[in-house]
Amino acid sequence: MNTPIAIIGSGIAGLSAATALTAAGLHVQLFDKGRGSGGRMASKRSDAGDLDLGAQYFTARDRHFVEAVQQWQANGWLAEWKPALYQSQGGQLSPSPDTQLRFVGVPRMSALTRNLLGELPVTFACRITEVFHGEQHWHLVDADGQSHGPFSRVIIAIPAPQAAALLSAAPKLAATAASVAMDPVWSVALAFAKPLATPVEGCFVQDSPLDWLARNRSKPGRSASPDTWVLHASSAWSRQHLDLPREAVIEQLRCAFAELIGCAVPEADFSLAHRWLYARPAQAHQWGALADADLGLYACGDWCLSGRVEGAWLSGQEAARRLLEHAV
Ligand SMILES: Cc1cc2nc3c(=O)[nH]c(=O)nc-3n(C[C@H](O)[C@H](O)[C@H](O)COP(=O)(O)OP(=O)(O)OC[C@H]3O[C@@H](n4cnc5c(N)ncnc54)[C@H](O)[C@@H]3O)c2cc1C
Ligand SMILES: NC(=O)C1=CC=CN([C@@H]2O[C@H](COP(=O)(O)OP(=O)(O)OC[C@H]3O[C@@H](n4cnc5c(N)ncnc54)[C@H](OP(=O)(O)O)[C@@H]3O)[C@@H](O)[C@H]2O)C1
Repeated sequence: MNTPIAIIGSGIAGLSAATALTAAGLHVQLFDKGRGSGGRMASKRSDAGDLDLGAQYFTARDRHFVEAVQQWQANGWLAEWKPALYQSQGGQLSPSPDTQLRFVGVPRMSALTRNLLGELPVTFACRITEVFHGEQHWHLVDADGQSHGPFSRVIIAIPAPQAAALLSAAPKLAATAASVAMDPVWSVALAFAKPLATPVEGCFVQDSPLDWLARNRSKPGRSASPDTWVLHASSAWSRQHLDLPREAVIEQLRCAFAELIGCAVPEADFSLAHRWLYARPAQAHQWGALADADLGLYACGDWCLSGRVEGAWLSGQEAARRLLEHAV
């Protein structure tokens, strides 16, 4: 077991597997096509400050995840977010407080995955395009044609449609991953130098192109100025407007926001749009993780469970557990 284990994807699922395997004394090598870790929990640095364009917050219901969250909170990587919650239905905005605990990375969402990554070996800006087994070991090939390896085992921790393409060595796993539909989401950030005159800090939206909006400065550790908002379009709207130019997406979602928020919304001083092609699985599954233990090939990610941060972390734990179970 001196030969390292390759983990493709440094989102929360890949990092969950990596930390569990490292804790068990194994060596891992992570690969990510992005410039940093976090995947859909990444935060974007912008002229309006750090923006959480993907995951907005997360909840913890599973006992093991609750324990991990408590530890991360004690480390100062997370804090509870207690927004003034609203809902908008049929154009009617109303307060919608609840008692649910919600967590965010501090000072930005990506703090959690950056801290989990720590000093683990990772190669960024490296899109893996092929995973194959040689005579004895696994090898990876990246988009530049460069080979990486040897590896004793491979864990693929990326969205299902992308995972399917890398799982050809295990056709059953590839077919399972290929059966998972994932929905897109357009995410827009708007920043206003003068704060908007509304008490809303988070809002679940129905009957609109939007399905969620959040006020960045209400999250712990964020800067108060400018007044930055993150708007998420519904998956239905996002699918219908998948190829709309960014400027048009910003304008249409800004208008939807102005219609529901109940106060004057001037032109934004800063705006950006990001398209998440594989934002969330269309439905939840109960697979935990996919494994061909004899081959030494594993797949994990939010799509194996709940389609949320918690599901992704649990799936990474399950992939590591199954690998360790077979390794002993
Ligand atoms: C807009 C949006 C809002 C969300 N809101 C919430 C929320 O409020 N609460 C919640 O719990 N969840 C939310 N989610 C879902 C949550 O973000 C995901 O469930 C979770 O982050 C998925 O983690 P993952 O590790 O499975 O996948 P990812 O985070 O997608 O990580 C996969 C990683 O693999 C890399 N990768 C992909 N292909 C390759 C390749 N070929 N080679 C190398 N690297 C590759 C990617 O760059 C990425 O870093 C949201 C998601 C989105 C998009
Ligand atoms: N946009 C994306 O791509 C997403 C991908 C994956 C998850 N997404 C959203 O993440 C949120 C996390 O879900 P969960 O951890 O279960 O959080 P909850 O806060 O419990 O929300 C679940 C769900 O319940 C409704 N809801 C919860 N609290 C309230 C409230 N106070 N008032 C009104 N409604 C509430 C809400 O569902 P609706 O269908 O009513 O909008 C929440 O979505 C979660 O927001 C996922 O959508 C995004």
